[in-house]
Amino acid sequence: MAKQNGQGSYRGTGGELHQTNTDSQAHLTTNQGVSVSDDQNTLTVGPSGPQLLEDHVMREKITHFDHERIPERVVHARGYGAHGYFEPYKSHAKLTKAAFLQDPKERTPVFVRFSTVAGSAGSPDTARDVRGFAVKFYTSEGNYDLVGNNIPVFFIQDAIKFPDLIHSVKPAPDRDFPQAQSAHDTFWDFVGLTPESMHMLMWVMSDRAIPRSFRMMEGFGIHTFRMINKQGDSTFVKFHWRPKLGTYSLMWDEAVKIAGADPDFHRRDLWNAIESGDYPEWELSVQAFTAEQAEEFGYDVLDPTKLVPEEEVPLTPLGRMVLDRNVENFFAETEQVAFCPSHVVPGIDFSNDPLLQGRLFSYLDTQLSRLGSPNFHQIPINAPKNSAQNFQRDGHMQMGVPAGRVANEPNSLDDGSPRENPKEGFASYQAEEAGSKQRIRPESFADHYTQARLFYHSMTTPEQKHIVGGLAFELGKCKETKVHTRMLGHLRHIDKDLSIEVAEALGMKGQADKIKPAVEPFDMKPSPALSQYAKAPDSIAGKKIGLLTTHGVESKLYNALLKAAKEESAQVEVIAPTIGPMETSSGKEIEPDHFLSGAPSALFDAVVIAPADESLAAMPDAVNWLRDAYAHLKVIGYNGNTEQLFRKAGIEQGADEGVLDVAGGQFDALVAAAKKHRVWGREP
Ligand code: HEM
Repeated sequence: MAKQNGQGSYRGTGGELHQTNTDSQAHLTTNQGVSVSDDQNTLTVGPSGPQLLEDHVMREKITHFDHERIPERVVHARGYGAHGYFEPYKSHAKLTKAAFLQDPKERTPVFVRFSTVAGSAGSPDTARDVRGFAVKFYTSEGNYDLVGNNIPVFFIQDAIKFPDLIHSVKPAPDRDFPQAQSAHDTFWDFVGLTPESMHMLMWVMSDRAIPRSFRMMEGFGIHTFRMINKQGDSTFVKFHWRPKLGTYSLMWDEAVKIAGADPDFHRRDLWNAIESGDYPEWELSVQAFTAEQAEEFGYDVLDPTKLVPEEEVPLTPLGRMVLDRNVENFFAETEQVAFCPSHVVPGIDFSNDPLLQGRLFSYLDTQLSRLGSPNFHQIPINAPKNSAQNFQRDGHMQMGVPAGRVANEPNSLDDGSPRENPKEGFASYQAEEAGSKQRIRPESFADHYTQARLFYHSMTTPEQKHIVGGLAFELGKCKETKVHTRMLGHLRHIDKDLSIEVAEALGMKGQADKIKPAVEPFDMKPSPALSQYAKAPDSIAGKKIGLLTTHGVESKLYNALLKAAKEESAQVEVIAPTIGPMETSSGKEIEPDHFLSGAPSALFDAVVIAPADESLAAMPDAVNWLRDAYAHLKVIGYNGNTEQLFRKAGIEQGADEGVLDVAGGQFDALVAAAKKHRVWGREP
């Protein structure tokens, strides 16, 4: 007989724990609402006998579990979402009649999902990849989805090539590796044979593809869209999201190490920031221009492999988005959310960009299979807040109970049924179109190198070096010589020195293929706005300082660091050799956030090493911690008990402007140095 083991729980005859309900707790029930008496044991004939098929409680539970998974997204499978709101700065009626852009007092709820493209749902956050930046605005006129990326251009010009692009970057179908990586032959073979991808490749090989945080990432709508105002005037627009914290990236070696130490680095960062009330914020802007202006640009604004430099068309800020609420259930919200570029509201319309046009088809189609029913718009995260009203009926998992006899229109039997609204309903912009039916790419799309060159030449020196490093790493993982030499040939048209440096890194100098460009590239004026470091804000807000210390850490230094970080809206995390509670020199108990071997210095933006004694010098993990921080160009603060540790790491105290004595709690210089993000001069 079961024995009572305190209120609300007892041990069963096999020693298993039963948690039973108290007066204030709900009953555990089956899905039919029937109270369950025992959730630990299946119904059997005697304690050791066979199980009985009649056990509906066990069968229902296992059956539901067996069907818990749905297909992951065919791309962008790994992602993380949050709720928030958007508010315009003022009315943008001149540009658009979209209701959510009219009234600065009106907040529109949003749901955002950030993602990587290539990896499966369980892949590490810090893979080198494009990041998805998808925003669903629940406007008073229905849902508007801005489904963009953190890079303003794309690999291909026509959606018919998307399956090929994705097949080439996903694990090879015969061996199913590599996971979450473009560093393999099929990808580089495909892009080498698809020169329109050269501009995007420059971005993907740059630091943009290894962001520091979702909170520190730009977003772009990529395609040229239209905004339509009340008078029916159309303006072309390109959408930009700009993070308030500035745009920052990891270094490649950090990204690799973080993938092991914390594969959830980006989702944890977003979740923690929102939980602690440090709400991330982005400004939404557009570059607005007329069709006549676009004629003068020298590139085609309908080509998604081209951007419009901000120096040519500056940003018009529209409003701000704040993410202030984490999801309550990852599956119900983040996994089931369905973004779709064709979800537009009156005042926003499409252009003829052939990639966009193909996307308008693909998303609803894929979601029918991913979410399993045409009724997925009824799932709470997808449902418009202004409610959908039409005569679509039935289908798998119909959740509503549409009442009434009439499910058709026109009808004269139900005066209360929904009707068309010619005045305010969505009406497509009446663009004049003419021509014969053909499968043909516009000649204006044929310049594949000019903007790749623009991007490379707009980078700072460290950014250029990282592009060389990215290309060398990725091509170094390829086995096929023809893949190497072809890519070196393309790089020559972007920048000769770039091609030579990558060739040298591969040991293939002079082996670039001779490739004849479809159109000779030319030099555009460099665009400093494309460089994330050239425009980085002077701030450490939202960043993390790692304090590596030991039991007995000097309390004055510890408190001064907390104060300095707080004043700058940065955060301190404590790393110690063990995870148990420890004390400062004044006896205050602190609980380390991490233990040393579980938290490499790559997880932090700047570091302070301030132990109570020299004991860290005897720990290889501590030596690596410091070496890595130095190699990753971090600002490093230290106190007096670190001489042996620095000697072992082969780093001189005060070696450069980023290795600073903070003994006694002097953090002004460290904060000032950390605002430069990294000690770029240290990079070999
Ligand atoms: C400018 C180019 C593109 C951008 C910016 C883009 C962006 C995105 C983003 C952000 C997502 C993830 C949405 C989420 O978080 O749930 C996504 C998913 C997806 N994209 Fe794209 N994409 C582009 C091109 C394409 C093209 C050309 C196609 C196909 C023709 C395509 C098909 C898909 C599909 C099938 C999904 C999965 C949707 C789902 O299962 O919910 N994308 N895309």
